[in-house]
Amino acid sequence: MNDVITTEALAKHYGRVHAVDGLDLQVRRGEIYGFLGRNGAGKTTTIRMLLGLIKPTSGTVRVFGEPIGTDQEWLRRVGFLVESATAYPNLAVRENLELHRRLTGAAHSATETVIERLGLTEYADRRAGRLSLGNKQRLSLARALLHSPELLILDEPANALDPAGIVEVRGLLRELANSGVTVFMSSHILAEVAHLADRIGIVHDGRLVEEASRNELAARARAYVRDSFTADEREQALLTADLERYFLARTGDTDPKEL
Ligand SMILES: Nc1ncnc2c1ncn2[C@@H]1O[C@H](COP(=O)(O)OP(=O)(O)OP(=O)(O)O)[C@@H](O)[C@H]1O
Repeated sequence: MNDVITTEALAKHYGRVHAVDGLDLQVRRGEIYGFLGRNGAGKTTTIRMLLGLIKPTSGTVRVFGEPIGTDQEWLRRVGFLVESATAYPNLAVRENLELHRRLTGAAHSATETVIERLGLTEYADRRAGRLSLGNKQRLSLARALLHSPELLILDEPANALDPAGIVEVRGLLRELANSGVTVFMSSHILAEVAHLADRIGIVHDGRLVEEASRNELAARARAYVRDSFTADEREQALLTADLERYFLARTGDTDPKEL
């Protein structure tokens, strides 16, 4: 059993709104799966069902090969970040993490390790409520990672991060995947998953409309753009990417080649 997440005909209906509408997903061990869709496509609703926070209208969810049920043991093996960053605003970064460490029974050293890993060292004693949005997001990611989960379920992990932060988080997720952690991440921005995900599933109106490896999807996209856009339009798109690289080169020490 190599699938870490499997859903079959998964659906969630809110009256007439079919937020998720017959979703078959297989996320393999050790891969980074990019779950890509526009606003309202059904990403968060899917993630809520994967975590057992809401009940499907129909269909099944299996995590680590087992249906998610009343036994919450499997949740210990999962790290998650759902919607916007959350933390106790009046507790310091370190205190927030320490609390989570105790709750999850993670090793003593885990708090300092994630503080360093997420670049939060200089903010460790600052109250979470006073952090910038980007650092709040780092704190949420730190909390998701603290107990060394085997599976990370991340809803829009790059939210609020600046381009340099996105590159850093991307490096971190790649490192984790290389060490065997499975990552399921949602996004509405292709660029965010295009350089990172091993496989990409495109969700629209609660259904999977396309699923492919990154290379396959890139090849399909190139063929589509070549056939459907003028040379000028293609040049405009390249200009945006070049400007982003130039911006990174001028404003920090992130290597624009990592983009
Ligand atoms: N509790 C709810 N009651 C009614 N409709 C809901 C509820 N939750 C989600 N929806 C609807 O289901 C659809 C999918 O929402 P969902 O939040 O899963 O999308 P999303 O892909 O995560 O979008 P976003 O990127 O904007 O967060 C939307 O039309 C949304 O309005």
